[in-house]
Amino acid sequence: MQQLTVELGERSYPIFIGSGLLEQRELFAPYIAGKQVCIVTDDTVAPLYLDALCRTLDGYQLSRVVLPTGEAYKNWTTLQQIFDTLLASRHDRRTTLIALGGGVIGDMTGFAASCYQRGVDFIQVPTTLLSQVDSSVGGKTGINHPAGKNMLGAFYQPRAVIIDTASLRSLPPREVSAGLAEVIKYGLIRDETFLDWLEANMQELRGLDHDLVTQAIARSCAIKAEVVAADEREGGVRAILNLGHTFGHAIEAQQGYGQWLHGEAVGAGMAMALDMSRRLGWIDAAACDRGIRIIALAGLPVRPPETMTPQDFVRLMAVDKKVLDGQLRLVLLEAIGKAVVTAEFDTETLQATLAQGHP
Ligand SMILES: NC(=O)c1ccc[n+]([C@@H]2O[C@H](COP(=O)([O-])OP(=O)(O)OC[C@H]3O[C@@H](n4cnc5c(N)ncnc54)[C@H](O)[C@@H]3O)[C@@H](O)[C@H]2O)c1
Ligand SMILES: O=C(O)C(=O)C[C@@H](O)[C@H](O)[C@H](O)COP(=O)(O)O
Ligand SMILES: [Zn+2]
Repeated sequence: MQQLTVELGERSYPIFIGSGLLEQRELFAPYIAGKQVCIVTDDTVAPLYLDALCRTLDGYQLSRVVLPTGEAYKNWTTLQQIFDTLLASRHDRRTTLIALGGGVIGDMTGFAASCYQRGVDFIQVPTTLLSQVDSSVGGKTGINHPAGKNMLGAFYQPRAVIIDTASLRSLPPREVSAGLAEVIKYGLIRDETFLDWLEANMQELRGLDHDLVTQAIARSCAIKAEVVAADEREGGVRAILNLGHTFGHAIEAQQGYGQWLHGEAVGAGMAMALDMSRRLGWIDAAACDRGIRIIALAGLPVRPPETMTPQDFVRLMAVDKKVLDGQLRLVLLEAIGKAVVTAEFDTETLQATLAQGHP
């Protein structure tokens, strides 16, 4: 087992990474303050791992919330089901929520924990590659609004992140590729050597080679932990974790949440960020083409949907959380491995990038 720490003073917490951790009661116990635990999961993950986790936590007063699966349910109505169960089962302020599932479950459970009785503890048990490398770490929680992704939420850190790599065995290939989008993101924004390694091992990673995937998770979590520790609430550098997301979130909202997976939209969005960085002369054509090739190698789209117009992008990107005083800011690349958050681009260049996918 490997252990990392997200260094946030009194809110610091561990990330445990290893196979079979779902069964290790001693990893959970120190982070559960009271007797009451509420496990939140979805109806795809429940038949796979809920019983195992309940056995691990035998002896606690357990409630279970099984939500409908998917991005389309990351909303107020579904969130309400968590509060309904907590109240019906008389959960008090010493309750611990456990998010067992992918990023949708993690984001919603964290948000519920931030609100319930003004805040209770929660633990992340991520079961998709995407949630193991990204969403379970860093404390961004929330839900979608029809007008924009993750528009309602809170920064609220978990007490611990317990990553059982064995849970990836049941993950469909499309979800593996979606997770690899965020892994590639870390290489593009922070670590060219890691990107080289990803390129060399992409087929094995897509095949879920256990040792290589564990290495990819550990390096991804280390980069994320470092960035979050430097800027927990995204006043500055944390925004680099949003590479490709301004374009990607617009794609998710325009297509209808769940049509394009988050990782797929981020894949196409990162290709657009690479394209725009090249058009601005910040990276050369070879670097741009290489970045796009690696995204494609992971089985991800590298172009926006043909049905999406530049006007659709402009409308949806206007609500991006990085917009300040009406000014759009984007994460672009100065070099492979070096991202910047910038408003220093001209409208013509942006339009040229937005028009790429539109025949
Ligand atoms: N908070 C953050 O920092 C952050 C970071 C990245 C993404 N996100 C959010 O995370 C979400 C995407 O997360 P995701 O890709 O995990 O999607 P997801 O939670 O929808 O899970 C993807 C699919 O995999 C299934 N699944 C989960 N674990 C499984 C397993 N072990 N075996 C088989 N099937 C399994 C789920 O039921 C679902 O159908 C988006 O809402 C995105 O906005 C948040
Ligand atoms: O942790 C972060 O910070 C990120 O930006 C990680 C992203 O991968 C993630 O998709 C996040 O939810 C996007 O945040 P948002 O603030 O743009 O909604
Ligand atoms: Zn993301």
